[in-house]
Amino acid sequence: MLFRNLAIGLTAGSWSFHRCVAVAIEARASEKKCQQTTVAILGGGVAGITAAQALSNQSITDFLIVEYNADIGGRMAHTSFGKKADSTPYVVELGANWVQGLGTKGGPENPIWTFAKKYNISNEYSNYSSILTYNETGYTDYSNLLDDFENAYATMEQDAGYILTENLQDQSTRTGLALAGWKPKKSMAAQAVEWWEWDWETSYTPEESSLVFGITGYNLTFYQFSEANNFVVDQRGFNALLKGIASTFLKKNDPRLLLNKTVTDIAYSKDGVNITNADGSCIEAAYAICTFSVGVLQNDAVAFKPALPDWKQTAIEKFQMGTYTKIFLQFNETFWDPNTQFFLYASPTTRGYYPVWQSLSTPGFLPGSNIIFVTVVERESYRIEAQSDEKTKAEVMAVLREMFPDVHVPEPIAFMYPRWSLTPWTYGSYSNWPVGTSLEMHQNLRANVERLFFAGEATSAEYFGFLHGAWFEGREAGERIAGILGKECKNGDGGCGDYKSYEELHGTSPLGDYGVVNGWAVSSFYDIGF
Ligand SMILES: Cc1cc2nc3c(=O)[nH]c(=O)nc-3n(C[C@H](O)[C@H](O)[C@H](O)COP(=O)(O)OP(=O)(O)OC[C@H]3O[C@@H](n4cnc5c(N)ncnc54)[C@H](O)[C@@H]3O)c2cc1C
Repeated sequence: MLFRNLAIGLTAGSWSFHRCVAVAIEARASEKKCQQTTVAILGGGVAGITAAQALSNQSITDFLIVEYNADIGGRMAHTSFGKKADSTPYVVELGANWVQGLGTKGGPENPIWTFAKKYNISNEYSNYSSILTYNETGYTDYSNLLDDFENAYATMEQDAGYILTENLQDQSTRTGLALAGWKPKKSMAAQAVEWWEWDWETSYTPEESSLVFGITGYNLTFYQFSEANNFVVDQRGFNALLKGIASTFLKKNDPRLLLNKTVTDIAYSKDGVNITNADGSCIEAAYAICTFSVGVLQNDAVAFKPALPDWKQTAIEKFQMGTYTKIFLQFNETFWDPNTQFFLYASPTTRGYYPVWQSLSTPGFLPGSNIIFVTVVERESYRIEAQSDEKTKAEVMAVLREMFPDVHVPEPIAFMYPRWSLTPWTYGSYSNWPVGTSLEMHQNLRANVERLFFAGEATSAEYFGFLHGAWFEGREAGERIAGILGKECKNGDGGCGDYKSYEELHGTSPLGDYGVVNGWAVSSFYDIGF
């Protein structure tokens, strides 16, 4: 039947038939034709946007940014939550919330702070001294333990500096704390204090975290810039900052920004990088910068062809991807002290069980919002991210009723939390440096493989986990490629072109390694006796 119709068609007008065939063949060919570009930037988070900006600054305008989501920002992500008196929702940050370590007059400044000021991002100083302590019986003052921890921490800082300087074996933070005299053991109050001082920032326990790089990471952000953490409450969302940066080189609906596109395969060689997307489209690039999180890389969400070399894959598997989950509640009243920012809860049985509560209904934040949120990390995150909202809500409400036994704690009018560990474009929140892992091994996480470059918060040796880490690393990858493409090398002593990598790893990295070549641009020795 089909043959008969075709035959009729042929006799009825053979010119139009031939034209149809030609058009069909052409369409198939163009379907297979890949978009060509000089630099493919994989991911439109902070690192991707700053990489593109670095290229633009050097007049390299032939790039494509490929982004999974419908907007730029990546882990700088917000959502609508609850409602105001006029019934419109609030905007709360699901991901990055603080500018951490701002800067001092005349001293170095955190670039995220520079741009927060430039783009008028509303924020408020987080006063970590504004904290009340609780356990299962209600308010119980164990704030003296905060000082005990901080005294031990000061000793531990010096020990870490000694280990680094003398090229000794790294230890766990647990070992460092114990040697400095901090042993919380079965005291749940001490465990809660420790969680607030350590896990809340790193998303991992002291047992799992590197002593040396936990301390250097803290020094480089909070001693180099400043100890202040400013909490963003901008109702445009924190990513208004990134949109501001992007607006300096991307125009509205810029065809170089490919949104809602999921990369599935990356084929790299010494001649270029071919990228295949879930929708069947493809890109042929002279160079590519992959800014996907360690979580994405560890979960094999993208296939590399050929498989990444052992030194690279080992580094990817070695670094930790923490999960940090904020659980938001809105009530019809603020039944907690509206002038206190933080409320620390020590569970009688489980370390890290709904420990840190933060009021947004406080002057400077979202006053009158009746919103409070509680944060959990790591194993508790995995546990609650795998269960229903209803179950989590019941657990959270039971804790609140323990903390405030003398007041009527009503049911929340809004309740919500993200599930970072299950989110396919990040698989977790941010990276952490595991015990006993050298700077050289970290450098392997940064290093390019042929023409495929890597950048993101995790590739920052100095500022891993932070927005500014992603900012510096994106910029460096862009500058290195600009240098290869014949532009002036703006990466200073770090140089342009290939990153250094280490096929053979040693237990520690000598002091001489701590330089720009391995992503260590400034000294990490601050305020300690060296
Ligand atoms: C809950 C939470 C709290 C945080 N709090 C803070 C904080 O207070 N202060 C701070 O400084 N930092 C904080 N961070 C860390 C900070 O958000 C990150 O360091 C930073 O945003 C990472 O930027 P990036 O560009 O390296 O990665 P990303 O933001 O992850 O960007 C990578 C991009 O790649 C895209 N992508 C992934 N897979 C694919 C694919 N297959 N195809 C196409 N695109 C893909 C993603 O959608 C994403 O946009 C927090 C993070 C989280 C999650």
